[in-house]
This record gives sequence, C-alpha cells and structure tokens, in this order.
Amino acid sequence: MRISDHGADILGLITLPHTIMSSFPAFRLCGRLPRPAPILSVTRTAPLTRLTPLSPVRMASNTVEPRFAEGEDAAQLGPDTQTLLQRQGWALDADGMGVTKTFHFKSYFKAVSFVNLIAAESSAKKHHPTMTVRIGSVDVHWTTHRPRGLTQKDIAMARHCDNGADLMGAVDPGQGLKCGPKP
Ligand SMILES: C[C@H](O)[C@H](O)[C@H]1CNC2=NC(N)=NC(=O)C2=N1
Repeated sequence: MRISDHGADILGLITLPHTIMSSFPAFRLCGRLPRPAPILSVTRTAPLTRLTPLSPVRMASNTVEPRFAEGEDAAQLGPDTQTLLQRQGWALDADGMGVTKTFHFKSYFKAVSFVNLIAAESSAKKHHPTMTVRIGSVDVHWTTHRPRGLTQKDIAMARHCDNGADLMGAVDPGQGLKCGPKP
C-alpha cells in the first residue's frame, strides 16, 4: 500500500464502496479525495425578535408541533415532516423548528465517514447541520436560520442522511460501538 493510499484510508474516504460514491454527487464532484469539510457547523442564532411566536407550540399530548419557516408550503411540508417523525426515527427539537436524529455505527471510522458524506452534500447544497460525533454514533440536527423555522431544505437533507446512513451500514442503537469495556 502506498503511503498516500494509507493516508486516505485513515480518513475513511477511499474505502467507501462505489455505490456510495456514485449516490452522492458531491463526492463525484470532489474526486477521490474530497476537500475536508467542517465536521461541526457554526450555528448562528437569529435574534429572539425574529421568533414568532416566542414560545413553542404544544399539543395536548405535550408534543411539540412543527413550526415551518415563513414562505414554506405547510400543506406539502406537513406530511413530509410527519413521515420523517413517524417512520424514520427523527424527532422535533424543543422549539419545533428543527429535526434531530442519532445514527449508530459499529466503528468510529464509519461514524466519521458518515459525517464526511453529509458534510460534502451540505457544502454542495449550502445547508449545514449541527453534528456531534461520538465513538459509534452521530447526532444530526437540521434547522433553517433565515427564514427561521423548518424548511423543505431541512427535510430533504434529513432524507439524505437516512440514505447515507443506510449506505454506510448504520445499525440499531444497541449494536453501535460503545466506549469502555464490554459488559
Ligand atoms: C448564505 C448561506 O447559504 C446561508 O447562511 C446558509 C448556510 N447554511 C445554513 N445551514 C442551515 N442549516 N440553515 C441555514 O439557514 C443556513 N443558511
């Protein structure tokens, strides 16, 4: 193995199967070794005055309802959001303006490779998540800052995460790599 190959392997990039590379246009655009994308995005918080209404909308069951950004087609976004929430394991965040999900992996490299996959698409679409990487899992949060609220972009990127996680071999929570000695 050449040193350069080894270096790329360490990044978890050239070990990606062809199916993954061809499913993600951003990777094809960038070639075999995409420019490293930031793992964590900086979340800019809009001034509180932009949040209308100020308090989260809650249903009788105490579940937060989705709060779509101004200009979004709620009739179209509503069902798409419900599909993510009810069938894909996503949850609304505390104020209902974002969606969040934790993906589990059997290795740290797979978790980091998943992050790179999402980061590449984020750069291409100019829409960036907040991601927290752990040894065998990645927390992903999508929201739109301007206009503030949930948008079609968040839903599309959440779907992209689900597809990427499938391709990367995401596992059930109990099967993910955990830190520390085995029980
Ligand atoms: C100018 C630039 O495209 C915008 O600031 C983008 C950047 N990335 C973003 N990412 C997310 N998640 N929400 C946004 O509103 C957003 N805005």
